[in-house]
Amino acid sequence: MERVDMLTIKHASDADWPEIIELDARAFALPSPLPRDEITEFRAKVPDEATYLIRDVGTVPGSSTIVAFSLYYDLPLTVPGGAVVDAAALSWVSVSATHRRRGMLRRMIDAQYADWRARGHPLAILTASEGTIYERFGFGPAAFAHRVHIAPAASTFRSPAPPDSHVRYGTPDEVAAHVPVVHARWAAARNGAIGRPAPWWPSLLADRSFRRNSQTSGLHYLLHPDGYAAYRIDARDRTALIEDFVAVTPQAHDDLWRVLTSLDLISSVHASIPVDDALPHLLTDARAVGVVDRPDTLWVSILDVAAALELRTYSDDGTLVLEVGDDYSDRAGRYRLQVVDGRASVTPTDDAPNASMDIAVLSSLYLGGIAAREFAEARRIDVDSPASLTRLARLFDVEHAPFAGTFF
Ligand SMILES: CC(=O)SCCNC(=O)CCNC(=O)[C@H](O)C(C)(C)COP(=O)(O)OP(=O)(O)OC[C@H]1O[C@@H](n2cnc3c(N)ncnc32)[C@H](O)[C@@H]1OP(=O)(O)O
Repeated sequence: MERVDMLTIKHASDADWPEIIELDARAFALPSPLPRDEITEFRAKVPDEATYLIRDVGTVPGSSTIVAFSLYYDLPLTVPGGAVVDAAALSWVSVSATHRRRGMLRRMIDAQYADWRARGHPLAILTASEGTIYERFGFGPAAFAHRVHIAPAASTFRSPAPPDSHVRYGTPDEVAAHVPVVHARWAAARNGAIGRPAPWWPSLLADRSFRRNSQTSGLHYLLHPDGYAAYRIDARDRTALIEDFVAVTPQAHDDLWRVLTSLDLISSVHASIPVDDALPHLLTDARAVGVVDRPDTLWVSILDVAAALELRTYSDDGTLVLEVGDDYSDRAGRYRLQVVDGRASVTPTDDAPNASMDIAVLSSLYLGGIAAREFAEARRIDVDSPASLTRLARLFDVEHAPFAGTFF
């Protein structure tokens, strides 16, 4: 009988895709089969060279089954200061329930990691299904969101409504013309935002019925010249579920929220908003915006420490020697971070460190989503003096909390 060669990782080809979809549908509780158009659009988002699969050939005589799959997208990520980084976005990681805990995930990540480094990605990103899997590979949670339930009856704005807010429901043609453009404007300016390349939009805008249950409406789009919001109504409890909210200006933010909090016959509005969103402070009763959850929405792994640290800007000037630990790869070392006028230069050094931390912790600090002081109090950053911690905290502080805005 032919031996199983679990070490062989291949890229997907046309014939593999029906099986890949089955594997991932089982792993992620997706409906199966997915619509043909959905699969075609999905494949347009990722070249086969960025897919990784492992087949079990011959364990069961005559069988050949895909037992593990993962891929990465090239996604633009906006970092503090406004640079847009080409991030390797790990996704669709699934190992068959029959083959778990035999090192398949690790083998796929090893292969992808080598490819990301060879292609010069400074960062890798992911959205994590569980909180305990990815730290071992150098990823740390880096952006969060507030899941809120908003009570429309209690949502009285402090300022009067303008005579015309310029918010309108969009026709499908208007939505297709407006939404991708406004999203790109927003993503380019927001710390932590993930841009959506052109092939991402057809599936999002198609809003196929498998994305909702029978009691939930299709997406309603509210358009503003500088923003948009997309929501569904769940008829069972008359909740409005906001799936996408983008405002490039404070005016668009306020105008869209005024409409969303005054939808007729709606008992509650559910949304995912930035942790520093101004909405509660616009209302006479901030408690109208009830935070029900604060999930991590983006994990980051710095792949190239010097390149990544030089890509973002800093909130203060100063010099620190950072000692970085890395049990997974070769990122460990001492780095001198010298910031002048908010821009860093990073060089290797043998000087004594001012602050020591694991690569996953540095990755969590990168977008400013977790403050250095929190990790220091958890003894996951060691500093040589209180002044070094103050400098580290000030350097990595950000104007706006990171907000990813896209699940992938
Ligand atoms: C970015 C994304 O796509 S997130 C989505 C991840 N996928 C899912 O959640 C779908 C359902 N789950 C699965 O498909 C699998 O269980 C996976 C992908 C999570 C893990 O795959 P496996 O092949 O079993 O993992 P593998 O055996 O390579 O384990 C690698 C390491 O991760 C650890 N690990 C794996 N799964 C978990 C888990 N759920 N929780 C904690 N640790 C885990 C292992 O103990 C192992 O640790 P070690 O190498 O340091 O000793």
